[in-house]
Amino acid sequence: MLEAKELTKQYKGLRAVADYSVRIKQGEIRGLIGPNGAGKTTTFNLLTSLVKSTSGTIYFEGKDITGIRPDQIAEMGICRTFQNIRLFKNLTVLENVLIATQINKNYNFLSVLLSLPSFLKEEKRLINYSLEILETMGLLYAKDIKARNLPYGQQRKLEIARALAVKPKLLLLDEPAAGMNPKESLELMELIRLLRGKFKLTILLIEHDMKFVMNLCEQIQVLSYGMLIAEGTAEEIRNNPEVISAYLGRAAEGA
Ligand SMILES: Nc1ncnc2c1ncn2[C@@H]1O[C@H](COP(=O)(O)OP(=O)(O)OP(=O)(O)O)[C@@H](O)[C@H]1O
Repeated sequence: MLEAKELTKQYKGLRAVADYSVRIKQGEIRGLIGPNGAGKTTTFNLLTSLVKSTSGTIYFEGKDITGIRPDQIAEMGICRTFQNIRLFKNLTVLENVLIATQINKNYNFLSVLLSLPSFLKEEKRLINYSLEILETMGLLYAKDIKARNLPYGQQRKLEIARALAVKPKLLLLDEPAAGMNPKESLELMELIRLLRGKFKLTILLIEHDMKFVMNLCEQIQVLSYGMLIAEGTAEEIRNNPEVISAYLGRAAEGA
């Protein structure tokens, strides 16, 4: 589904990501971990074209998508959430999802202007689809609440709901469990498994919560100082001395 070959991002004197490669199969849940500043978010930014790579190639479903615009990436089926929540805080939960569905809209300007039946029908379809997503995410109860009034953990779930509204094939989640309590993050783990089946998703996620990553991801990659230092199952990663020393080294630096 996704293949990146030797992606590199150079910022003046710093290589934020160096020769990152990955191959992700359809339906897989893949984890990307590493100490603070290892290059995880930059990797997401490269894969979604938010940041232009210095070198390297990205293929999605066999097509070379290197350097295409972020909106084209979304239209092709790659969507993401952000580490710092990006919601329309003054809009309701339903409106937040509804706006995200607009990428899949099936009506033209004239039908909107004249409120033609085709527009009204399409609008109803998108509302129903948004409600279905909210129900799956356990957020239906909050559909009329302003996003800013949702508890933090629920705002994170709303971010995922917005990404789902774009009908992604590949979903990139940047620290989905950040700020969640252990019960919430356990529930989120189950929910992500359910979403993969229900929406036929392939998932790549960044997460600092090791229990979350180890339990959820079939394969895990580890970055340190922009370089891929390990790749394997949770068991292999847990016992990899290079991974342990990368984390301990950063801890000793106070990172
Ligand atoms: N726009 C930029 N200009 C210069 N340096 C940058 C820029 N963006 C990121 N960096 C640097 O690139 C490195 C990787 O940053 P990145 O945010 O990708 O790490 P990360 O693994 O996601 O970290 P964290 O776990 O703290 O979110 C860091 O040293 C960071 O300071």
